[in-house]
Amino acid sequence: MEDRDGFIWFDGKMVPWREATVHGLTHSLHYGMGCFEGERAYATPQGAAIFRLPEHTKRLFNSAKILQMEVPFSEAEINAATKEVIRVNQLESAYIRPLLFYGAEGMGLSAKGLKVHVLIAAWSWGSYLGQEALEKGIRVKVSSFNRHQVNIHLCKAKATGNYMNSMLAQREASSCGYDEALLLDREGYVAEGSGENVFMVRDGTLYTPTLTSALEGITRDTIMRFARDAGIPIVEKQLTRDEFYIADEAFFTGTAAEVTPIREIDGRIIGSGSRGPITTQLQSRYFDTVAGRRDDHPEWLHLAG
Ligand SMILES: Cc1[nH+]cc(COP(=O)(O)O)c(CN[C@@H](CCC(=O)O)C(=O)O)c1O
Repeated sequence: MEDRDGFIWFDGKMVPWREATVHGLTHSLHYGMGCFEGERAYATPQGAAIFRLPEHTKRLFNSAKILQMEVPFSEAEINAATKEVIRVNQLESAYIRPLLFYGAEGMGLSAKGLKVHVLIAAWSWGSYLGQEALEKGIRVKVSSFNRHQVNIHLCKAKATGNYMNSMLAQREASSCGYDEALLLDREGYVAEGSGENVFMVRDGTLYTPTLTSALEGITRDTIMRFARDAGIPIVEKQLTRDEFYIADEAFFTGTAAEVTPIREIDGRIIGSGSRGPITTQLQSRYFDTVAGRRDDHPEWLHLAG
């Protein structure tokens, strides 16, 4: 990732990509406290548009508040900088990574005297789990790792340190021949994927776990609005792994994952073993919206140019 042309917005300045570096004693490297966002810009007929940018920036600031990290810029400045990163790098579509982290101003567990640094990078990134996955679906393993207990890691913060749990789960699933992990909460109910929220469909009703230890996904919110618009009943409740096993359909949602069907969980084929009709309907609506092929949510598309 480090050796490429382009620019990264770093602490208020546009910096050549290869020069966007930090010292080895950068506090967040050692202790894992920082927060970030994952956003996407899509090519639309009017140009590159960042999907629900203000909502992502709001969540970044909420994460910082939860972690008591003082952001040295306003939400408006971060939104403007994000658009500038897309323009300066001449990206038609992109994955965008804003990051807040503590610098090398000190060591030890106290944040006293530490400075919050901000960077925003963007690059072309195709479908997170592969193009085929969007059509055919993926194989998922229920992880041996639980999702965080809500007073161990603060789950409404998209905190960097929370993702060690995600990495361990994803790596275990992959080493067992699966594409992604599904994590249960401390009580054993389904929480979310390593980097996604999760849905299932049964008898025409859309189900998703109550958030508790899951991240408040923006894609989750988008899909639930689409389902409401389409008159699909939605139930948010505690869901067990075997409710997913006998579901008619299941899928992940996330900025990186977009809407990825799940065709198998722990060796159980989900429904027909391929992308189901409601998943297809919601996925198509999602891709039509982000690409500007529909005009029912113009407030969600933020042109970079
Ligand atoms: C744990 C988790 N849960 C749910 C979501 C979905 O949230 P939203 O993107 O607002 O719909 C994400 C986003 N995961 C980001 C990071 C992925 C990565 O590999 O890094 C993403 O999708 O960008 C999560 O990381």
